Amino acid sequence: MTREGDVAYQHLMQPLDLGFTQLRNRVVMGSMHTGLEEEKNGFSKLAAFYAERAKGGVGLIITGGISPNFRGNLVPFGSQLSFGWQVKKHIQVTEAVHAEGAKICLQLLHAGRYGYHPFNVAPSKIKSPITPFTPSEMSKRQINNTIADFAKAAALAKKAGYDGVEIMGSEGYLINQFICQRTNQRKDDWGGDFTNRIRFPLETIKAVRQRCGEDFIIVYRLSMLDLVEDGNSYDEVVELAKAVAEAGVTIINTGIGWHEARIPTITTRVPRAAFSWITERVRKEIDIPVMATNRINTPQVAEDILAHGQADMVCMARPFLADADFVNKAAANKADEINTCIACNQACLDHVFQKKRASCLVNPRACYETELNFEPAAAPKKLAVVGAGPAGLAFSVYAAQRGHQVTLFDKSHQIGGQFNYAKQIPGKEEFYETLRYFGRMLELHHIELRLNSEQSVESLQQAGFDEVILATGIVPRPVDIEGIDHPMVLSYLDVLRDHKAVGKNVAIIGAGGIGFDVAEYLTENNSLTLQPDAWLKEWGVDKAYQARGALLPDHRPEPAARKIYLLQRKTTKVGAGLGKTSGWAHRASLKSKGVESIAGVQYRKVDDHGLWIEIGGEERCLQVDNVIICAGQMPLRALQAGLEATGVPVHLIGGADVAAELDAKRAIRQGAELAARI
Ligand SMILES: Cc1cc2nc3c(=O)[nH]c(=O)nc-3n(C[C@H](O)[C@H](O)[C@H](O)COP(=O)(O)O)c2cc1C
Ligand code: SF4
Repeated sequence: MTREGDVAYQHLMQPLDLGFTQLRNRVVMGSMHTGLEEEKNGFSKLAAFYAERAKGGVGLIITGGISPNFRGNLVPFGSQLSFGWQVKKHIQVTEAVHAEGAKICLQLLHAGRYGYHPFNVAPSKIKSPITPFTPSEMSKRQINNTIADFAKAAALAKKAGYDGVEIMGSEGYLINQFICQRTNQRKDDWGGDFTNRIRFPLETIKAVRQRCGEDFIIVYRLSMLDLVEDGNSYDEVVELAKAVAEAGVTIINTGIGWHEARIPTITTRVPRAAFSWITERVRKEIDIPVMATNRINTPQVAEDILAHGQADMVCMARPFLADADFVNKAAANKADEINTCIACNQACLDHVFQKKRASCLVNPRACYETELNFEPAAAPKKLAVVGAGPAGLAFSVYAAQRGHQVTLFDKSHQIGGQFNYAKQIPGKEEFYETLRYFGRMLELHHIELRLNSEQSVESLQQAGFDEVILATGIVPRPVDIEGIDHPMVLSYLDVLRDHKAVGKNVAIIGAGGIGFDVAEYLTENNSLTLQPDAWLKEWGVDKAYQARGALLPDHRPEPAARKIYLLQRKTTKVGAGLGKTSGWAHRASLKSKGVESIAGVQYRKVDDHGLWIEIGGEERCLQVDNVIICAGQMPLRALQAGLEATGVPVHLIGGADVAAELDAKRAIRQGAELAARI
């Protein structure tokens, strides 16, 4: 712990001398492709995005992946650096970052067989399980040209003012595809034994070094855990690390898991710093600086990694979407003011996968730095906010930041609304951080918080507010099934809020986000979030690293003590509406615990035998002790009509506006956007 009078997070804040250049601290903003790279005039927005992070104190920024040639694009016509005329837009970024005292490296990423287009190429003609396009096998000429393209792109990056490049060698992209037998079955000099398979990354590094000279940072992102069958062995990882250092790399960054791996590596369920042990092991084998990555989201977690000698630098990606000022706040010993990344992926990776601009659930300004701003209000107003859930909290903080006088009411004894239920779900404990952050912001912006305070039209009218913001949230939607009043029937609030006893056999009606959360809650007796080793074991990661790819052979997860049926009316795949980048992990987690998901269910009745359902015309009784209703919500707008009748302007935000599903991302953004214009 940092004590008063100490230099806050002294390991983290220590400069790093690379010989030809110095980094002002050990904090690196990890690579994130935001989608701005492909937008019209996106680079000026990108410059503002990176400049804010540089101003916020980060030592080194690594840009999102940019392809060195056309075939290496992740998506058709993705962002590429191959020609002199493309340099100009990058100069905006490097100048903006340098003006704020940080260094910046451009990431060079060739997608190989992950390219989501018919022009993709790979060492061998083997389709990836996550793309529909079979790659064509690279000819020797194509291989040599691709190496030259990497070198040319690096030279253009140098010309644009970048301090270096990161060569993306992990996560299953082209370079990784050369290194592993799984994807490289060539019989020529570029395949076969390990020496041949690592020829491509080594030649690429040497070409970049030769073209860009000695005073240029080359980071190599090295896959330390492939987490796929036929991935590298530990000895091969070490051999590769030594070889890339020898070939001219300045810093090694950690890469964890191919994208096709079936083990989550960045979702909220992954414990903090769950993979720093492998960085520590590899670091002992080499002499150049090494960065730890993945799920490092607070200054203390980062500091501990450095203090325990697990890495020389800490690379955090999403935490810089959540808070641009992460480093300055840590340095000023104000970690409690940091807006913490909760690893939900909902507004960042999920957006990128939907070809939308990345942002952040807890910080809707991320990637909207030039568009969403909270300028001082021309005429400050006296505002009432009713409901201290995510929408009400976000509105209050941003409106107060603009100078409005805000009173925030909630009838409960605590802030947070539905977040208070979410934070109890195993793996969603990070929601505590969001509530800690908002709580601190309420204090900092002198927002009058009135808890245990039920408001009426009259009370609000008498207080003389200029405008009222209703963020009153939702109530669970009742369902119309015979026997719904049976004592075995509970709502999700009975379970998550009131902690009512639940039996050994359970049917959950509704398989949306809440149905999944309740299932997770009921399959766990305690949370694994803070126990990385238990989590690694649960998912079959071999920490001893005796097997290739670090996968435990014949891994069988333990089923849960409860029998749970997760049911939905719709005939689509259960959980189809969950986030693109984390839904599969939720489904896999529940399946491994024996949860039975059933789609296309007609609910008939509840009686002493259990829940009667019909599937495909066949009637069946699920003999359960409890039926838990997670079948959606209805908006709570009781005050709206009465207030409007008084003539006071009323705004609905969050669940009170649209309650189709509990959607914190939408709620927070809506609160922020209203605050920016009110
Ligand atoms: C929106 C988004 C885009 C990303 N794009 C890249 C990328 O272009 N190249 C890359 O190496 N990693 C990329 N990543 C992965 C991050 O660099 C990082 O490994 C991952 O987010 C885990 O670290 P974190 O927990 O600190 O976020 C991306 C992550 C996000 C959230
Ligand atoms: S959207 Fe979620 S995961 Fe992504 S940066 Fe924000 S809090 Fe982190």
